[in-house]
Amino acid sequence: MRMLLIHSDYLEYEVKDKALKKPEEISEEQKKGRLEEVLAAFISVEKVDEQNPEEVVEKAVKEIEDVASQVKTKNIFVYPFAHLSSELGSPDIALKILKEIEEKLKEKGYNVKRAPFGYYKAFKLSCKGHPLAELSRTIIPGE
Ligand SMILES: Nc1ncnc2c1ncn2[C@@H]1O[C@H](COS(=O)(=O)NC(=O)[C@@H](N)CO)[C@@H](O)[C@H]1O
Repeated sequence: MRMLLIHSDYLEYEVKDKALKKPEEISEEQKKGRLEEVLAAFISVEKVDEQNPEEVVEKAVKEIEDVASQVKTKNIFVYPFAHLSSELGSPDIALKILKEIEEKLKEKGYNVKRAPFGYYKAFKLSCKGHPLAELSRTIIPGE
């Protein structure tokens, strides 16, 4: 898994078109979303993650919690992003992993939104620009 973590004044998105034949089913309300004072986690799920999805979810949640506590925010945007890797995992497993990351963060008391999976989306982001505002993490099961 590859993660780009951006601490932002806000992140907002708007769903445009389908990027997959069968994208995630979403409600009208989910077609747009915005969070303020947010840690945006742009996530590419990779083929290697399919060896142990549970471990990858656990490690991703830990990394996100670690950065969120350093930048002092409880607002997290889980954003599916297919452009951080050339070894993408299957959409079905990727969606499952992203949903589990969302759920575990919510269980831990974070205010979490997850951008819809399988769509082209317009988005706006306002990176804060401090030294910890742009970070990346690579998660490999078994390592
Ligand atoms: N492995 C993945 N990790 C994260 N998001 C993914 C993954 N696979 C698919 N997606 C989601 O599905 C969307 C399209 O994925 S994609 O790999 O870019 N595929 C396409 O763009 C297709 N139009 C051609 O393959 C992405 O924008 C993202 O929302």
